[in-house]
Amino acid sequence: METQHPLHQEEYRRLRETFEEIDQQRAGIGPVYRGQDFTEQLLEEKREEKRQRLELLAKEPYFGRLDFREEGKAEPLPMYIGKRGMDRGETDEPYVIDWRAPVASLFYSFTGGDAPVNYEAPDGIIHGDIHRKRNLSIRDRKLGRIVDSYERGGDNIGLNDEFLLYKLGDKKDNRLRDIVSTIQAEQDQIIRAPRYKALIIQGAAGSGKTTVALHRLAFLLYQYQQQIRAERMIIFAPNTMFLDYISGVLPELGVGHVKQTTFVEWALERLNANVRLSKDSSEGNIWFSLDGVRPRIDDETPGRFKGSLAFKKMLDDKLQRLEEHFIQAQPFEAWEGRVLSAEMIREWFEVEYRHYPLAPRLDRLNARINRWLEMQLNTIGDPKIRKEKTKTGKQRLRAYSNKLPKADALTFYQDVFASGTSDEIPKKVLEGTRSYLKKGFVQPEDLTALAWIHYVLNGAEKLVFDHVVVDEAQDVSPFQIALLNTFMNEPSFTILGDLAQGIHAYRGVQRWEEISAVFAEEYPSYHVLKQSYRSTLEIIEFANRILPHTDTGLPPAVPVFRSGDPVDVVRLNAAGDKIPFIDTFIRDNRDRGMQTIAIIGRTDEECSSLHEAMTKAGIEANLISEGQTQYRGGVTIVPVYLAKGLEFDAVLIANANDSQYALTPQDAKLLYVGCTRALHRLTLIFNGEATPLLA
Ligand SMILES: Nc1ncnc2c1ncn2[C@@H]1O[C@H](COP(=O)(O)OP(=O)(O)OP(=O)(O)O)[C@@H](O)[C@H]1O
Repeated sequence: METQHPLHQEEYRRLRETFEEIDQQRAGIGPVYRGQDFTEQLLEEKREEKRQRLELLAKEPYFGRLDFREEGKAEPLPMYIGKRGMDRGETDEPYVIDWRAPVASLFYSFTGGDAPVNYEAPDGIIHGDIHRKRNLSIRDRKLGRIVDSYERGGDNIGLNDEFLLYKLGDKKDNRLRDIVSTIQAEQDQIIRAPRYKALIIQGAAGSGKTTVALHRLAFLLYQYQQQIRAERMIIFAPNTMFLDYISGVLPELGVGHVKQTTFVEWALERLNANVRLSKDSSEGNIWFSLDGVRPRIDDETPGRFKGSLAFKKMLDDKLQRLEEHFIQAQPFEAWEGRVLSAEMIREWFEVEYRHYPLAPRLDRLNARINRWLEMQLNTIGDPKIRKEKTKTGKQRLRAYSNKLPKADALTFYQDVFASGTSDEIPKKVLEGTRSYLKKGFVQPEDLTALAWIHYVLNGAEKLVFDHVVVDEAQDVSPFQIALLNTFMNEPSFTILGDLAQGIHAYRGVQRWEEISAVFAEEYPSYHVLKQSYRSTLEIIEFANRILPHTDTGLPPAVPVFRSGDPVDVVRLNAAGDKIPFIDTFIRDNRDRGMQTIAIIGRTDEECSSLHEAMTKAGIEANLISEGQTQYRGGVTIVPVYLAKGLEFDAVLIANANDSQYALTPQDAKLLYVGCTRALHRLTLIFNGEATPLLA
């Protein structure tokens, strides 16, 4: 038995001691201070931080142990690594090491072998060798599994993955989890990359992109404690339901206050919601419906054109011209004979306020003319006349101000399209956009340009990011990234995505170079994550067969050797067999311990009718539709385009026939997304002909 092994007894002892230490330190913090004394309040903040840290430690003090012998020392010393660090109360010796500390990098970068290792400490490189790497799982104050993945001089073959496989075999609930105990070397490199970089990560489905990005934030906050603030970090994700799904990870890592948003939400905030989004902008209807012709995607597709740096350049030229000829200054006559000259007005606007962006410049000009008017009025001694002139002067000033041009993003944008020619803007983009702009609406694809124009006209209103994460970045445009980059003193980005999942190619990128082109040469750093952790070997190999049809030229994902059930592709004899099949599928998977089960349909309509039929048959499930803000777990019915980013223990692709998934790159990406959502079990059903993508 494990408990009898002397080394394991040592672990029991150490854990007991650790809890004693934690309990002692917690008891020593003292009661919460609620008084008014400022110094005490500051001290209380520190105490509260310690309370929270110890609380986290008390749940799971550590997960790893690394025995490291520093060069020049006789013996290796064990280091215990946890989600948060802790010193021993009496001696101030490090007792549990924070996983983000430089020395802890050894735990992640070490992949076996007896060769010397080193890590970068604040005072320089430290050399040494590793004698043991051990994973420990602790739950409810009890020691569970102990796995040694390396022992110096031992037979280490095949040990490396055991703890990882054990973790990956877990069933999932409705939240993404932290992976501190099993971060892999290639992921660790990204997490610990220097701050001022634009990291661009192409990662296979399930390679841990989202997870890695969140861990990177925790690392940056630790490493650059004095320079980076959580409130000035921001995560952009595709939709609010996805944000809900990932919302558990940062608190688990002890990180709060990082802003998490969608680009649309953020852009509308920038514009003070001064624009109205068109109601029929539903992507499900336009791009993922099977009705009518599926629009072809090229550089003249509205979203692609409006997200391009060429469009930005065009706007910049126009904005510059706007500034040059913004006002044709007219004299302002407050009343008969009392005139503020055009030269004076021009001088104020073009010379004195030159350094302000247009909108505040205009405000200042208006305020200055107003002050001038007040001064003129003050020279009038007779109160009756002054009253009369005040009335005339104010009226005329209002009229004068109204005639000044407006420095407003929407007005400018409307004008770009109203006066634009097909030499500048592709004809179909021009016409389509004009028609809805005239009705006073905009589409999501217009928001980047609008937010950019708003920024040029108004300035940055103190918005500064310390770090920006863009998840699912294949769906994001270069213009969006350029806009975000404006709010940083120096680029500090983690941009992650998978071109093979680029189902929003009508507004996203087709090559990562489109994004790196935004940055000066020294910033972009391109990484590839090929290994996929989410799914079993069988599922990954199955999905890899679809990959070539996506036309992305991406290499197949590399599975971790975690074998499960074969993927089933089942032809149904009659359409009426579907609901009974789904019923059995759900029961069977539940019996086998699967917690999250997804029935993935191709379109919104298909999912709605499935939901209806299932409800009639007494099968309970949550239907996911566009705009949903929460992901509940359990049994879910979801259109494939909304399943991106999520994962489920078992997945059923509800209709894998040739009309739903045709032999096109766009449909291949959809089916690839669908299949790669499954962790443990994947089944596809169809009536009639199976999709040629599986051939
Ligand atoms: N090193 C790791 N140890 C344990 N689990 C991991 C590791 N890396 C990733 N995972 C797990 O793999 C799954 C996929 O991770 P994640 O969702 O972050 O991947 P992704 O690359 O963003 O996927 P997709 O592109 O499909 O959205 C998650 O369940 C995550 O916990």
